[in-house]
Amino acid sequence: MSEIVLGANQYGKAETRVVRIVRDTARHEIRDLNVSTALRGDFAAAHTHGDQSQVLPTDTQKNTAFAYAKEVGVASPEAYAVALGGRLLDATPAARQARVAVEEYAWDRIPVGGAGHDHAFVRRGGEVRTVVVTVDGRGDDRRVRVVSGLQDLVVLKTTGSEFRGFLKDEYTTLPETHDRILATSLTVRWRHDVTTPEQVAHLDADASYAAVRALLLETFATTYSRALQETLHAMGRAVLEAHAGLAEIRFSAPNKHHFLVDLAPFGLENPGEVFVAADRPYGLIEAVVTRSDASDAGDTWLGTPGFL
Ligand SMILES: O=c1[nH]c(=O)c2[nH]c(=O)[nH]c2[nH]1
Repeated sequence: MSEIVLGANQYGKAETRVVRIVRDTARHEIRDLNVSTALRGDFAAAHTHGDQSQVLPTDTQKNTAFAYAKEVGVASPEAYAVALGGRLLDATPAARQARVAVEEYAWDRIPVGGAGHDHAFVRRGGEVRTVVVTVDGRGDDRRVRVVSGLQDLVVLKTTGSEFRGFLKDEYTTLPETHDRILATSLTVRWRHDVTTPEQVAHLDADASYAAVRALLLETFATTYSRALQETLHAMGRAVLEAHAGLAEIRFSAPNKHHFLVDLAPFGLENPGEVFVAADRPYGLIEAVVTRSDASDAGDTWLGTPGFL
């Protein structure tokens, strides 16, 4: 008679979003990791008898990932992963092997005045340039409207951001913060002040796009933020002040929360160095910045999701 037997198994914590900031000097460094750990070995009793005595909880594995980001640091994802895997194996007698997989998201310093900013970063890759036009009328009555934009431009600053003084009620638990990570994935669209195909033909759209993008980044980097709302307004204002040919600009910006990890239970201080990057829920901040005498937008925004 055949028997039913336990086959291959492993267990661990997947996709712990560890963000490590080095802030010993004014020029901060960031390592942004997605860490998955797994233990392999003799965990048969856990499966067949519900015996947890040899099981190092996945919650502990996650805590170790954060604690090691502080204690060992992240000189490289390789060095960090080897240290973490070694620790998990040592802490678990029944384990024969630890597997640690790390994905790293690359951040570049935002260029400001020819140099990279000390604490403001833009995530490499993934960003998309967008264009929406509407065309109305026939023959000499032809009218066009042009909206340029970008989406998924992910930016982050490791200091120079606070959120405090907000309205509180009996459901408010958020602590006030004088120094937090501010991060968002920007979707931005701006409408050119053009109405005819001839005007569009004279537009250097590529140069305009590059200049607006650079100004958005530079303003994000150099403006102290009391809220994402204020930062969006500052970016919109800077763009409209510098580009007379633009009528309005619209933002949709998820607040990509980074929460300070409590390392006190492990006897470690965490002065703004180790964060967990949360993906949901997120604040969603949206705003239109326009000229008071902007040309009529007509139906231009109709059918563009995510915009007011
Ligand atoms: O920049 C922010 N704006 C908010 O409206 C808000 N609300 C919140 O909980 N955190 C933040 N951060």
